[in-house]
Amino acid sequence: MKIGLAQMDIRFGDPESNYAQAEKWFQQAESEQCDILVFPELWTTGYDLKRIEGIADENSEKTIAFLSRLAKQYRINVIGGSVANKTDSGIDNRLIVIDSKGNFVKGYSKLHLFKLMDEHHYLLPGKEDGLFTLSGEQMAGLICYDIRFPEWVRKHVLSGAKILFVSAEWPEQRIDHWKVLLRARAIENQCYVAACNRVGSDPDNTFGGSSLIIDPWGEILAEGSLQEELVTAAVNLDTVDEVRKQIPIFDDRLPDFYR
Ligand SMILES: NC(=O)CCC(=O)C(=O)O
Repeated sequence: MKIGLAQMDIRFGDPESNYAQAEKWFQQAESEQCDILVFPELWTTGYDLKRIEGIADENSEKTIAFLSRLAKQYRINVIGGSVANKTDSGIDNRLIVIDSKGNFVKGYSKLHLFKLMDEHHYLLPGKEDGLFTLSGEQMAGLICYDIRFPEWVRKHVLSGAKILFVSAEWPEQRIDHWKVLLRARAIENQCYVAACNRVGSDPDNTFGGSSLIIDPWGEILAEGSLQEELVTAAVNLDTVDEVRKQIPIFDDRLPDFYR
């Protein structure tokens, strides 16, 4: 299974331009024979939270239709990053999963809102987990700040996820945290982590790229630069079972002591 991370720059508050540049990532992913293409967090709007009410996608309908068409055309599964999702109760930050036949598989709204970037003033937290199944394999989607919450990540792995997909807009100034946290999540959960960050700047932040694909032993299989690029690596889910056999942490856990 080959994963491609679309480490893109995002035009601030300009969904039309961002939709217009999306197809080139599908073309590149197809030419590199990727099975799964991942987009970053809020890839249609960026963090234009002051204007989010006007540019959010009503029930993510436009994004789902757009990604379904391209997923089917290019026969590729898509972790459609996240988008600003407008519902009757407000706006949340929603990751969208579409399979290679164009079927909607899962929506996951970011659980932990990041106050340092004002999310709590504009967005609602999610209410459900990020688990889903693609090609018969259990996986999970998480969004950016979520990776700082190992309990939340663990819950997904205990429910069977063998790959964690992360969509992010992670600023350059904390990029060391990004790398350490992602490797730690892979090592402690003995699973793959495929994490797509953006590059470029918005009026408040410069983003750090360094999208990562990490194996269950914590080895970095692919790492992005600070430029736009498709970051790719092949993963083999048998490795998850092999690593868990070598150091059987899931047999050795003592959850009664963790309460
Ligand atoms: N978009 C985000 O959730 C950013 C999280 C972040 O930068 C962090 O340090 O955590």
